[in-house]
Amino acid sequence: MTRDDLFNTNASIVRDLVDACADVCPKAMICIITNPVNSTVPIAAEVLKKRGVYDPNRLFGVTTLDVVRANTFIAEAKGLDVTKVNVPVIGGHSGVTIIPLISQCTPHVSFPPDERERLTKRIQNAGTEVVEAKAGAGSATLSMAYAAAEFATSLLEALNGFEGRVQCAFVSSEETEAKYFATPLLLGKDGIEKNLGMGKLIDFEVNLLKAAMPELLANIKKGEEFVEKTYKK
Ligand SMILES: NC(=O)C1=CN([C@@H]2O[C@H](COP(=O)(O)OP(=O)(O)OC[C@H]3O[C@@H](n4cnc5c(N)ncnc54)[C@H](O)[C@@H]3O)[C@@H](O)[C@H]2O)C=CC1
Ligand SMILES: O=C([O-])CC(=O)C(=O)O
Repeated sequence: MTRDDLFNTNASIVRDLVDACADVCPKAMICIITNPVNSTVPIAAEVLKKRGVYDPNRLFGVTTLDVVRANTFIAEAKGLDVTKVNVPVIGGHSGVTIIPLISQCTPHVSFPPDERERLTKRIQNAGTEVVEAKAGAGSATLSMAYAAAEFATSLLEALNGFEGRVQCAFVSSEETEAKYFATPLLLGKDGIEKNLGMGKLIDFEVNLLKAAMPELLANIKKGEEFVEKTYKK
C-alpha cells in the first residue's frame, strides 16, 4: 500500500465511524488513535461539525504513547523509576511535530545539549523505527494498546468524578496558530475541563515548536480537505 492509499483508507475509516457516532452516540468521548492522528482528528471534527454535534471538549487524538516513550527513555538515561517520571509531550503525533518538553520533566532532570537533542530525536522517531522494523506487519501495537489503556482509564476516572486526572492529547486548541495541538489537559466530567497549556519553553523547545509548525499545519489542512472532498450525506 502506498502512503496515499494508507491515508485514504485510514481517513475513510475514521470519517465513517465518526459519522456513525454522530447518529448513535453524539455525546460520546471520541478518542482517536488511528494514524495520521494529526489529520484524523481534524477529519473527525469536520464530520461532527457537518452533523451539528461537534463538542471540542469531547474529541481527543491519543498521543499518550509519546509520553510513555519520553518517560521510559529519560528514566533509563537517569536510572529513575519510570512510574515516577512524567514528561509532557506537546504538538502532534508524527516525527518533528512530536515535542517533548524535557525541561518540564518531573522530577527535574538536566542533560548536556547533545544528549538532550539525541533523546528528543529518539522520542520523535520511535514510532517510525518500529514501523520500519516490522516492515509491513503493523506498528508498535502492544505499546499503543498500553498507552490507549492509560489514556482511556484516566478519562473514564475523570468522567466518574475522580479529580486531578491530567493527560496530554491532541485536541482543538488556541495555544498556537495550529487549530489542533497537544498539551496537558485536566480531564473532568465533560471531557476537557481545562487546557493546561504548554508552560514556559526553553530556547531549544521553542525551536522544536517552530520546526513542527509547517508539518502540523499541512497535516491539519490535509484532514480538513479530505472531508471537504469526500464527505457525502
Ligand atoms: N496514536 C498512536 O500512538 C499509535 C497509532 N497507531 C495506529 O494505529 C492503527 C493500527 O495499528 P496496528 O494495530 O499496528 O496495525 P495493524 O496493521 O496490525 O492492524 C490494522 C488492522 O486494521 C484492519 N483493517 C484494515 N482495513 C480495514 C477496514 N477498511 N475496516 C476495518 N478494519 C480494517 C486490518 O485487518 C488489521 O487487523 C494504525 O493506524 C497505526 O498507525 C499505531 C501505533 C501508535
Ligand atoms: O506510524 C505509526 O503507525 C506508529 C506510531 O504512530 C507510533 O508508534 O507512535
